[in-house]
This record gives sequence, C-alpha cells and structure tokens, in this order.
Amino acid sequence: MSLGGGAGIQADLRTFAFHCVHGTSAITCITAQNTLGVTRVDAMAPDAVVAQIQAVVEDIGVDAAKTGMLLNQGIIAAVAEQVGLLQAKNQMRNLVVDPVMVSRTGVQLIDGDAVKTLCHDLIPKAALVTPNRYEAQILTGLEINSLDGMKSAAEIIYRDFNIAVLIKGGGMEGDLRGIDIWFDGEKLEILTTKLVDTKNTHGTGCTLSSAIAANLAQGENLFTSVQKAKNYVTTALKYSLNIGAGQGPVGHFYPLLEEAVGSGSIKNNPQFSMPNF
Ligand SMILES: Nc1ncnc2c1ncn2[C@@H]1O[C@H](COP(=O)(O)OP(=O)(O)O)[C@@H](O)[C@H]1O
Ligand SMILES: Cc1ncc(COP(=O)(O)O)c(N)n1
Repeated sequence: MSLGGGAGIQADLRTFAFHCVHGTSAITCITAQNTLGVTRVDAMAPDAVVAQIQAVVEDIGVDAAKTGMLLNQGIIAAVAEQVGLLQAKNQMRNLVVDPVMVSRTGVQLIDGDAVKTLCHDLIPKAALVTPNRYEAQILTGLEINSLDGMKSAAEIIYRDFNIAVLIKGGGMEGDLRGIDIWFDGEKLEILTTKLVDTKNTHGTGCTLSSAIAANLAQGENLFTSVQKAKNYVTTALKYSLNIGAGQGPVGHFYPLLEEAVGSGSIKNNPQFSMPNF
C-alpha cells in the first residue's frame, strides 16, 4: 500500500474500478511514499495478511488476483502457502505475480532470502510473472541492455518457472523504453508502444498487472489481457498527473478527465497531461 496514492493498492483499486471489476485487497505493508520515493515501510504480520486473504476468499470469491509488494520472506511464504491451498480447492484462479523487488531507480527492496522464497514458492504458482528490467536481471542473472537481452531473459524465466512472462521495458533506455516482451513457451511477442515522453511514471507496473488481472477476471485469455492492459497503461501515461516534485502518477480515469475538461466542468489544469486538448 502506498500512501502517496500513485502506486501499490491505491493504483490497483483505481485500475480495477476503471475496468468495472470489484477490487479487494490484502495489505502486506504500509509505505510512507510520495513521488520522490519511499521513506518508511511498516510490515503487516504474515498471519494478518493471511486473515485478509481468507476474509475475501471465504465470502466474496476471487476471479483473478495479483500480488505486488510482498516485502519480506515471512509474508511471501504465508501468501504462497495460502495460494497453494486455495488453488487446490479451485478458489484462486488467474494469479499474476508482479515480483516487486527493485524500484525503478534500481534499488533492491527485498532481501536475498525473500527473493529465494518468491522464486521457489510463489512465482511457479502464477499464470504470469511481470518483472521489470531489474527484476528480470535478478531472476536470470543476466545484465539486460538490449532487445536480445530482454528476449533471452524471457526465455530463461519461462524455462525456470514454466509460466508465461512479460518483461516490462519502462526501465530500458532509448528506443527500448516502453517496449515489453511476452513469452509463453510458444509465442515470443514484442509489445511495442509509442514512448510516452513523461517523467510521471509512478505506478505503471502496478497499473499494468492489475489491468491484466481485471481483464482475466472478465474472461479474456492471458495474451489478450496483456495486450489490452498495455494499451490501458500507455493511455494512462499520456494523461499522467504532474503532481509532486518527483515522478507523478498515471491518470487512471482519463476518459472522465477528458469529459470534465471538454464539458467545461473542470478547467484544463496544467497538472493534467491532456494530449487531446
Ligand atoms: N515512458 C513510457 N512510455 C510508454 N510506456 C511506458 C513508459 N514507462 C513505462 N512504460 C510501460 O509501463 C509498463 C510498466 O513497466 P515498468 O515501468 O518497466 O514497470 P515497473 O513500474 O514495475 O518498473 C510497461 O508496459 C512499460 O513498457
Ligand atoms: C507499495 C508499492 N508497491 C509497488 C510499488 C511499485 O510501483 P511501480 O508500479 O511504479 O513500479 C511501489 N512504489 N509501492
């Protein structure tokens, strides 16, 4: 959970709402965070995380799920155990693991033991894993500086975990920034997009993985879910918010912003990027 509102569960819930699915959450930690970075993290006890998952599953049910910042080995192990138990009862389908391990600036957020548990216990239970450049480097041991490097990483991750993988290129340089690689053991696809030239990219990874989960919940297949989610995050980036002194968040509800500005009910505020106005 991120209290600046741009990433984590707050971005996830906005994304779910935009896609007209009912989002629920299990909070693993509270970050003191803004557009400049994270200044403090307070972890939940693993059994408190498990209780949240059980409360949702036992009453409401889950059509698709995503994980984000799981923070430490105890929480990752507890979540992985729950996922295993629920999958055995067919109560947890369509799991997307966004393996939040490294910030966009390359700073590692979780320790080595936590990475091991994530790899060993959780990622293999997912339908899809969505590492960014630096997370893909940790998962493969490769240094990724090129399209070929991204492709090799996707193939290694598929081989090691036997699940589909999407390597996100927001952290790549030059022409590769914003290009993602999909591999599911059969099809290797380069998902291109027109680079959105903005510094306001806070929450792109969270937004992408929750949009994929939302599409899966609505019955789309995995690859179509990824394609649609990629289009969504690209447009949300075009309407990102220039707030705070660092990287502002993406504009999750861009059609509402367009409508409100178009109808004159709000002024075209310079804090909104408004590509069509
Ligand atoms: N400036 C950009 N222009 C277009 N797409 C971008 C840009 N920055 C990030 N993306 C896209 O946002 C999604 C999230 O990727 P990324 O930012 O690498 O993840 P993370 O937030 O986990 O580091 C990917 O689809 C990536 O290609
Ligand atoms: C609580 C939390 N979870 C995840 C992220 C990653 O954010 P991004 O989507 O920008 O990679 C974050 N900054 N904070």
